[in-house]
Amino acid sequence: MVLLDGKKVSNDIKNEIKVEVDKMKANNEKVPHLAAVIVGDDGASLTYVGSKVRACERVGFESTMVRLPHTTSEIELLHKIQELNTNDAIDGFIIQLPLPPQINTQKVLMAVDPSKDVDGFHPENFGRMALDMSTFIPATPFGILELLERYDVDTKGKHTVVIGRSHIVGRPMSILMSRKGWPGNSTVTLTHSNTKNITQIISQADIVISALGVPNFLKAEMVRDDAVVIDVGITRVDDESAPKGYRIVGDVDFENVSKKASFITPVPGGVGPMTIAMLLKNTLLAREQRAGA
Ligand SMILES: Nc1nc(=O)c2c([nH]1)NC[C@@H]1CN(c3ccc(C(=O)N[C@@H](CCC(=O)O)C(=O)O)cc3)C=[N+]21
Repeated sequence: MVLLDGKKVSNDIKNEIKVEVDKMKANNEKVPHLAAVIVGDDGASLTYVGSKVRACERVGFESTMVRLPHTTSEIELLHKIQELNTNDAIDGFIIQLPLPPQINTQKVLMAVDPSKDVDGFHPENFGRMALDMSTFIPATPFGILELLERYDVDTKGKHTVVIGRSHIVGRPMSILMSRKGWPGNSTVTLTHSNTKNITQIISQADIVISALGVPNFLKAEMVRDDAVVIDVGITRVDDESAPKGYRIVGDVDFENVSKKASFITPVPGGVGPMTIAMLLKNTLLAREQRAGA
């Protein structure tokens, strides 16, 4: 079994990005500037945005955190987005999800200028991805592709089973794994809450990508020998003995599944850190494109 060490690879990527930023600084060029908008004060969301801001500092990016109260109206958020769209100092920005119920997420994501949409959530960018055009690939699927590539995982002709059809992970992942090229060229089955015989389908997978958010969903009996197992689940469970009072658990019963898998991502330290590294990569790309334009 080979551990797909997202913590290590994400550090490698951050170091590579820092080299590029140092070159920009040496040439007196503007460095990438990422903004993150967070509405409300959900603990997990604040933690993630905090990690993104710290990662920016680590590689030498500028960053701005925009905090809005949970009572923010859709119009107010749309105005903030217009401001970020037109602010020339900002190269890319993200709207941290989920948003409070009074705000229509799809409407908000469509208001983001596609050239600053480093999350890759705008329909134009999603469409470009599906058509193999250059674009911002959503950070979590992008991070998974990067892990498969850096560990030289063979995906060609393999049966990839994706569990979960979310717009930010499952759906784009299913498209990316079926694209021409590598990592890709896979035969993909996208499973979800209406899938019949899901355990039977998972048992036929060479590559399993679980983005469900149900702790310990994927058991050793469900996966074939030597399967590649990617765990995108991140659920917080209370644990008084843990320093922060909670633990992060994935969808995969790691202890037992790791005995059968050929490659497997841990949680924490797998896909999560990769998500942050690829957001930085997209932001660097956004800066380079704006500098070239
Ligand atoms: N617009 C938007 N873009 C996102 O990319 C986005 C989002 N909204 N909403 C929420 C999800 C979730 N997400 C994570 C990022 C990093 C870790 C991460 O670094 N996880 C650590 C553990 C961190 C901890 O201790 O909580 C790990 O797995 O090792 C996890 C999850 C980005 N998301």
